[in-house]
Amino acid sequence: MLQTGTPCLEIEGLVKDVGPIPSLDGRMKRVLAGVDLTARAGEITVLLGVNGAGKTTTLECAQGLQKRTDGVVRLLGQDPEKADAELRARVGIMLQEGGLPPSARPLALLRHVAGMYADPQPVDELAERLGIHEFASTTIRRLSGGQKQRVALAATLIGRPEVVFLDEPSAGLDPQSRELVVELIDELRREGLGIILTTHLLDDAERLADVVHILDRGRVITSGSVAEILEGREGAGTRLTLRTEPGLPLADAFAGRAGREAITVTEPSTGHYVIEGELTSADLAGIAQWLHAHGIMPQHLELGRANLQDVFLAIAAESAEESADSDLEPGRRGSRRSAA
Ligand SMILES: Nc1ncnc2c1ncn2[C@@H]1O[C@H](COP(=O)(O)OP(=O)(O)OP(=O)(O)O)[C@@H](O)[C@H]1O
Repeated sequence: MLQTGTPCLEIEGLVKDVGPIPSLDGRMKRVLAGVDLTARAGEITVLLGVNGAGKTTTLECAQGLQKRTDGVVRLLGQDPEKADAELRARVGIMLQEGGLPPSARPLALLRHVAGMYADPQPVDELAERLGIHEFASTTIRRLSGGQKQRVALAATLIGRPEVVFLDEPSAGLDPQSRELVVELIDELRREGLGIILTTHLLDDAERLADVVHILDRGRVITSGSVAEILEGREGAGTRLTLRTEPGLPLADAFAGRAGREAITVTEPSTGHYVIEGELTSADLAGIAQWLHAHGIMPQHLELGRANLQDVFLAIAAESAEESADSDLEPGRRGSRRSAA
């Protein structure tokens, strides 16, 4: 097992072209345009990005399942495209679709997989842990998506890998199974495994991630711990959200008050207001007085801090806007921030 903090995956300038693509007049499509990232043992590295951002392609190039067009990838210090049996045995891969044989039965399949390793985990213990015993002898084709997901995760872990790749491990799981999977992943980190995962579930990402990389159109545009990413966001700080009648000039509550110029008031959807900045109790009193003076009682009022979901949605909206711009005017792209 690697020492905690040692790089287990290093990616530099990873480029992947696919094609030729008929809709591009037979040209190649660049799906990764220079991805850089490092994942370390004893840490959970999370890749986030909207659909099509390049997360799965990055993972598959890192695993040696897809050949890269350019760049350097070192998995446990070796080029994954030249992986030998010894390297493969140290890596666990859970693919998005699971890749499980439909006619196999979960427990028999796990015993078969365990037989391929010199020192596998005890099958029954792992199956118990993931609640697989409940459907141990049902054929895989008859399992629900969440049940297949748990079998796939068990198969990934059975050989005691040092690095695991998990592509959306909690997708499609009910809340209880999702909790099980989150706890298991957390435990794997404590055991010192290097874990690289993708997810669309941002609260899981926020709970688990040591380092987050946000991908957008084949590039890493933001990296860092969740705290660093939140700090790097313009306007991050306290936020007050309220729901009430639409079109109110709520910014008037701060007008003329010295030092409150940095506070922003937006109405992202009808009647839903977001007030952001380093809000003080005087600001809260100001808003309450303004609402009172106008005879308005909000239906909902909440004080909190921006979270990963807010940052992600803002980045996704920015990206969609830039894509629309670049469709109209090729070559026009805004600069992006990085918290790392
Ligand atoms: N062989 C291929 N031919 C054409 N396009 C491809 C090919 N492989 C990947 N792509 C495109 O590359 C982009 C990145 O795909 P990828 O699956 O890596 O994204 P992702 O971030 O994992 O998305 P999701 O969240 O939907 O799983 C997508 O636009 C996808 O359609």
